[in-house]
Amino acid sequence: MTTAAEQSGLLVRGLTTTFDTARGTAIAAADIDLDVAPGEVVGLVGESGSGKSVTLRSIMRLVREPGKVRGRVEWNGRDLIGMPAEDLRRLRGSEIAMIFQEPMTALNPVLPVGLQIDENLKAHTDLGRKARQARAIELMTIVGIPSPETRLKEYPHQFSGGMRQRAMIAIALACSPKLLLADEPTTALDVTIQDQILKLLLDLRDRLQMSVVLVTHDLGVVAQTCDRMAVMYAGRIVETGTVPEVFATPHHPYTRGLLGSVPNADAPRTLLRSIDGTPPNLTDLPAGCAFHPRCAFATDLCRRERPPLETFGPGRAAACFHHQQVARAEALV
Ligand SMILES: Nc1ncnc2c1ncn2[C@@H]1O[C@H](COP(=O)(O)OP(=O)(O)OP(=O)(O)O)[C@@H](O)[C@H]1O
Ligand code: NI
Repeated sequence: MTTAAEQSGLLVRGLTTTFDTARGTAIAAADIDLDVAPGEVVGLVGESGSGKSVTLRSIMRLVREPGKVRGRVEWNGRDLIGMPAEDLRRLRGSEIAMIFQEPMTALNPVLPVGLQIDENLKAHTDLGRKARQARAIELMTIVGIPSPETRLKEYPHQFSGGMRQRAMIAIALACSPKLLLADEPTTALDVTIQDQILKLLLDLRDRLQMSVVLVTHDLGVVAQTCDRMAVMYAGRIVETGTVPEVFATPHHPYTRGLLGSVPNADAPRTLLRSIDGTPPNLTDLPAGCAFHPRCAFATDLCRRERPPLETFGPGRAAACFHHQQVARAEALV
């Protein structure tokens, strides 16, 4: 039994999100287990459509109809799934913040950026007007927006893409969150800005003991930023482990494919490799292991039965019947 006192950080168990569509039920996130300790950064990777954003949105209870979410999500021992909507709203934007993939969807187009920061500060802190303004300027400075005094008065459309992303991050971080769910926070930004923002995240992680779930396509970002990683395929986590361990010895053929035959954690910007074949249709998954049609290691067993996520070391797990063989195998290409 875990008690609230023992369990600090984020705990996700059996999180499953389905969408009823005309073509059947799509299982976008299936039986997700995830732990993020205070001060820990966990990377979530996988190809487009593997369920990364749905997982983040499900944790925050931001999935809309026709989506259905089941499972357990606890933050510092508090149940986020069962909690009254009003309590959850209070947690969002105070203890918990989210950075979305597309900044425009998170920014209010009719309010100046400074006012949006101010509203968050007003809602979630006891700061007076002067102190809030000082804090807003400080946040704009931290995320690297020049002339913050002037820019606070401007609207989102007056910001360039990169500045908008920074503004969204300033708004998200306006309340010193303890948990940050970041969905590709630096995608589409140039490398210098990416590095600054990632540095800021790590800085806040250190200062606030903030827990972070970071969705990214960029292995360089994972290598530089994350402590642990979880690899998703067709809505499921298929491998987890510390970043050095997964990079050095991937145990799932899909992870192996993503990392490439010679994973190089030192390469500053290495995008996930695209692997042969296409991801399965979520309303009509292959029998057995969803990855088997694309897998060089597949056997009859894989075509028949779905491999469970098997723990094989501290914090290490893989959903593959042949993971020991995969880990030992020579490079395929
Ligand atoms: N509102 C919805 N209705 C039906 N299906 C949905 C809905 N939202 C998401 N899905 C399904 O969930 C799957 C996972 O989507 P998700 O956005 O989580 O992928 P992702 O891993 O974040 O991909 P990307 O890297 O492109 O952002 C999609 O393939 C889609 O089929
Ligand atoms: Ni996404």
